[in-house]
Amino acid sequence: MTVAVTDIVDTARYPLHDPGGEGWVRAVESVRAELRESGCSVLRDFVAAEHREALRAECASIADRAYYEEQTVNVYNTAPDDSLPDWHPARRTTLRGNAFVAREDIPAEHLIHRLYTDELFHRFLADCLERPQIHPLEDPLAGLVVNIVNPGKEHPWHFDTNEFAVSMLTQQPRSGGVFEYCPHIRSAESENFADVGEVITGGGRDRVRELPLRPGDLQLFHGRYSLHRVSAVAGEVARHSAIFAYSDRPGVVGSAERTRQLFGRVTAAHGTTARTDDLLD
Ligand SMILES: O=C(O)CCC(=O)C(=O)O
Ligand SMILES: [Fe+2]
Repeated sequence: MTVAVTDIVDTARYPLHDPGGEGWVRAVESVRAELRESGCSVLRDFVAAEHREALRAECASIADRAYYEEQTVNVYNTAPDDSLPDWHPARRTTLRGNAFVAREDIPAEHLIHRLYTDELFHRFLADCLERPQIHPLEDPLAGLVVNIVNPGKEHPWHFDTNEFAVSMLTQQPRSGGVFEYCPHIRSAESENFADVGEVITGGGRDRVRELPLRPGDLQLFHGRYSLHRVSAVAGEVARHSAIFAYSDRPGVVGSAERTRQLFGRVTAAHGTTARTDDLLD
């Protein structure tokens, strides 16, 4: 039997079933205030306690479907550019050791998939993010992913391409694997290379916040302006998190090049640029 989304979510705290109601408005106001202050808001225990083990087990059962290929990246995910001066943060590269399970490999009945497509969930998120509407991506791979950080691996410092990120820890490592972020270290007007460079070389710890997360917590985050990472996972248990990607526009699909980097493949939805050869057809 499929469980309704309003049964998965702790609706006593987050009344998804009552858009615009008193509890809804209270929850939304508190998220908005936190996003303004720090670019990050955690909706603690968003998934009701009785569903948290299923949430963990479902994602763990598909973790081996992730695409593993360690890549050398910089914080901006830009191509190497030797013409930049030595001090420039874009010159510093690290190994990105996390791996993503693609949306098409996540069964439709899994809790995270049901949340991802749910209209009340969309409406609630849009309200929290102060947007008229948000839309799931039309991308069969990048729309919803499980981010796997195995023991000994890390998801290094970076900025996101999207202005906002919605994610949920589903499995907690025994130690390490901490989400760390620097609230609004840059803005649309200012890159602030000096501070970014300091943090990615291990300094500037006074700017860094560590975020304790538990499975079932929902996180809203302004990843385009707040530098962030998942520190190296220690112990035997991998860190798993679901990442729900939305856009202000309907119909968004990632570029073929970026898709291939992240998933090792593309689909028909990624268009004709998906070819790997230079033949006419
Ligand atoms: O897994 C997480 O909690 C963070 C993931 C992340 O920063 C990303 O995928 O851009
Ligand atoms: Fe990110």
